[in-house]
Amino acid sequence: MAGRARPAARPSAAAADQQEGLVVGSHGRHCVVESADGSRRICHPRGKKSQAVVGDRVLWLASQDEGTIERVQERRNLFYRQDEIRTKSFAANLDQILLLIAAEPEFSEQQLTRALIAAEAAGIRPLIGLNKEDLAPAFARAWQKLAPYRRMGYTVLPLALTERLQADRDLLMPLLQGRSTLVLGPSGAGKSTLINGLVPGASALTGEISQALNSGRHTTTTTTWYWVDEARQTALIDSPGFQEFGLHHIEPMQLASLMPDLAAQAGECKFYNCTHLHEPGCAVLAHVASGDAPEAISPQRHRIYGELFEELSQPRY
Ligand SMILES: Nc1nc2c(ncn2[C@@H]2O[C@H](COP(=O)(O)OP(=O)(O)OP(=O)(O)O)[C@@H](O)[C@H]2O)c(=O)[nH]1
Ligand SMILES: [Zn+2]
Repeated sequence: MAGRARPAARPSAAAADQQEGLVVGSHGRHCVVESADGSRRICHPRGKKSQAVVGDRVLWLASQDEGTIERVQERRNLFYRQDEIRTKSFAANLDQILLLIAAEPEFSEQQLTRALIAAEAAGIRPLIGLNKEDLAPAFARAWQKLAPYRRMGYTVLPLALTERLQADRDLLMPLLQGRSTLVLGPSGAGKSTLINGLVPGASALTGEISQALNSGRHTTTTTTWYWVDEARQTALIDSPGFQEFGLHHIEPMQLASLMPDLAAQAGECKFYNCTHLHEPGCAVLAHVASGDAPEAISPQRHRIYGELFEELSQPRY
């Protein structure tokens, strides 16, 4: 800001010693924090307030060879899921989410839709990668199943990570460059193949972080941040948890606005508080149709909408 500066308040000794860092790994309440010079150390939260997640910018204070997190800086966004009981954070300050699914094992359209809705709710751009193009008949079926998603504007990338890694990297890198991307997907879709292919030494790094956080015990970290480039501009974040994607932070009446194909029609319904399930004059219901019409809402999408609406309408405890 221009103008006359107010004399800065003298920072307390502790505040002066605080350093900035990025949370690159987390397990339970403990995290690994990376400093600007690339060095990493384990940090513990101070009290309940400073609960940090991967992707958080934090102020931390050294205490012997570990540290305490003094403050979590304001987040640009937070991607999380919520079941009846608890909230589970994936990561903060994301630029986009890459949902990696595959021709085989067959993906669940409901799981995909849940993740897309959560991304829309957090204001984070989702990309879809469909892996295993070499498994031709299964891939063709899966590609067709994704037609409604392409139609509603999502980018769907055909991949074959074990067959043509270099070409897939060339396809992905322009989309990933300079951004932090959370990679999510069901087991077996190729998440490890993707991360190991794009981040040399990723598996060794994961081992190091897990070991540091668990003092050698055999558990993996919940979420890990990887730099793709040496300049540390492009990041992939690996996180489990695609399978149980609770959306309890979303109101049922908000759902349609988070599903682009439904949202495109919802403004035209006769009743402003239309649930798009049974009302007369519902523009969403009027567009439910199989086929490739540009504004068609696929029957499966509408069915999933109905199931989620019902689920989110259950009384909460
Ligand atoms: N045919 C084919 N197989 C692939 C391709 N990409 C990955 N796979 C195989 O699919 C299997 C699962 O790949 P992973 O990378 O381990 O999948 P993941 O998503 O990390 O799975 P989890 O470790 O269970 O979470 C492995 O046997 C891979 O070799 C591909 O493009 N084509
Ligand atoms: Zn309606």
